Amino acid sequence: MTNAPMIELAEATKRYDDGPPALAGVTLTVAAGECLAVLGHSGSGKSTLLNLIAGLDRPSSGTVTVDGTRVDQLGEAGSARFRRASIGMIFQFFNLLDDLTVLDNVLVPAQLAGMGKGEARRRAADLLGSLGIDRHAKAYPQRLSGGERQRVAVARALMNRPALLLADEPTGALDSRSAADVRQLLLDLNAEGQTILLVTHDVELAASTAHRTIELVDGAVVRDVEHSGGAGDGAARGSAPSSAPSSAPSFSRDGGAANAPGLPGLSGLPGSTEAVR
Ligand SMILES: Nc1ncnc2c1ncn2[C@@H]1O[C@H](COP(=O)(O)OP(=O)(O)OP(=O)(O)O)[C@@H](O)[C@H]1O
Repeated sequence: MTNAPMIELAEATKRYDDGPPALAGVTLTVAAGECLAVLGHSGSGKSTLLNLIAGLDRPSSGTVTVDGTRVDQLGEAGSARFRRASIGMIFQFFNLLDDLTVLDNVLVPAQLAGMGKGEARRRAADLLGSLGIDRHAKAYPQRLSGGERQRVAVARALMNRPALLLADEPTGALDSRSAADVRQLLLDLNAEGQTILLVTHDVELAASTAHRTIELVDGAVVRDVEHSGGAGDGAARGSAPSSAPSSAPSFSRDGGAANAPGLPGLSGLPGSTEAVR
């Protein structure tokens, strides 16, 4: 049985003005359970792609379907609802609310989604526990290290059990140890069935976290490489569940399993099969 795709773009183009398009006719399918990395230099269209998938922006032409919803057809309220229900996002600079405690930050998406208080608190406690940051529940984000803050952001992103986790340079502001920790977290999440789209400049992060990497140049997909990086190598493409795991995920803390190759060029990723488009 084949999984329904989690993300489908068909000839998606985004123009902001009269210049060349920020995204140029991108056709892309991402299976449920897959971890896809999107690489590209600054200005290549990565954020534009992310914004279209999250329904934060609409394509000028083409279609964008995520978890069975045509997000390009949603209005503002519909797209906000869709994000609350189906998308979790983490960012380079965490985007936590500094005047809320860790626990209250994690509870925000549940409150917006109208989850019952008891259920929300149980879910938050589970997530903070599995992410190893429960002792910081009452602290304010500024007291935490970068790696701990990113864990809080991950907990917040997972609160509503999103079908899709979007990670925008999630290790970009972290030292190498915390970055390895967050990379392991993404691997563990993906191993539990979470579909992840990871936007990064970092070839090594892409290689060690994802099963597949696409590269954007001037808004077009110029490479699409499957490789032996991410969790459960290959398993996610055929047999992962079509929605997010329903319980709080369990994470290994030792950061050991990441299969980090040196710093290969994209076509040199281990086990890669490359389709140049
Ligand atoms: N709101 C906007 N209005 C006009 N042009 C935009 C807008 N957003 C992005 N662009 C242009 O679209 C192109 C792609 O930008 P985008 O932000 O998607 O690239 P990126 O790969 O995410 O870059 P970075 O890695 O620096 O974040 C760039 O030429 C950028 O200047």
